[in-house]
Amino acid sequence: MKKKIACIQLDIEFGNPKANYEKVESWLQKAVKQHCDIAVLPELWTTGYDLNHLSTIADDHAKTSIAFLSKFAKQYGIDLIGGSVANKKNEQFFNTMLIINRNGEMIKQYSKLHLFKLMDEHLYLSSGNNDGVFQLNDETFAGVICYDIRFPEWIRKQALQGAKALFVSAEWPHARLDHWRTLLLARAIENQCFIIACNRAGRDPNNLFAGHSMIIDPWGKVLAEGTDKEELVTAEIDLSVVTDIRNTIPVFSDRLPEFY
Ligand SMILES: O=C(O)CCC(=O)C(=O)O
Repeated sequence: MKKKIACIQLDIEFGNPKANYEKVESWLQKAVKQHCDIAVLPELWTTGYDLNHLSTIADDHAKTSIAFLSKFAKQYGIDLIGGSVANKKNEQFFNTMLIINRNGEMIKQYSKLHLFKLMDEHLYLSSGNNDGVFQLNDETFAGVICYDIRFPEWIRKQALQGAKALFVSAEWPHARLDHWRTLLLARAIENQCFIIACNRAGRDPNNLFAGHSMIIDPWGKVLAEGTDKEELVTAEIDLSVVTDIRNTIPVFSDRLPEFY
C-alpha cells in the first residue's frame, strides 16, 4: 500500500498555543494541497519546551488539540500523527502523542515513556505507561517521541507487534544532529521498517533545533530529509517493501531471544 507522507517541520512559537494552532492549520492546508495521506507533527507543538508555564498553557486532557486535529482530519480526509502536546491530566503533565484518523476519530494516545533529564523533563512531566502501537487503515504502525529513539528495546518491542512504520515526533537539538541521523538510520535497518521522523526547526530560549526531519525506508535509504528551516518534508512510502525486505534478510525469524 502506497502512502504520501508529510512531516511538518514547524518552527514552534514558544509558549503560545494560539499562534501554533494557526501555523499548523496553514501547514496542514499545504499538505492537503500536495495530496498527502498522512501528516506528522513534531513534539510539544502547541507550547514548545515552555515547561515553567505548563499550568497555564498545557492542554487539559488534550481536549483542545484533539478537537482541532479531529476537525481538520475529517474535513480534509487526512490521517494525522498529531505530534505530541503538553497534556494536563488532573495534577500531572504528560507529553502525549495524538493519532487521529481521517474520519476524525482519536485512535491512540501515547505518552512519552523515556523522559529526557538533560532538558529537565523529569522535573515537570510524568512518564506514560503504554506503548505506541496502533492500527490505521488495516496496517500496524507505532509512534514514539524524541529521546525514545535511544532505546532500541522499546522500538523492537513495537516492531515485534508488527509495526511496519515507526513515527517519531521530536524537538531534537542541533548539537546532536549526528546522533539523530545515525539513531534513526539504525532503527530503520535493524527493525526493517519505515522511519518517519518529524523534528522541529528554529530555536527557543535554550536550544537551537536541528530540523532534518527524515523519511527512511526499511533498507536504510533516505527517501527525504529536511534542511534546518521550517518546511514540509514529503515522500511516498510503499508498505509492501517491508515484507520483501524481511523475507530477504529474515532478522525477525533469526532472532534467538533465549540468548538475550
Ligand atoms: O536524546 C537526545 O539527544 C535529545 C532528546 C530530546 O531532546 C528530547 O527527548 O526532547
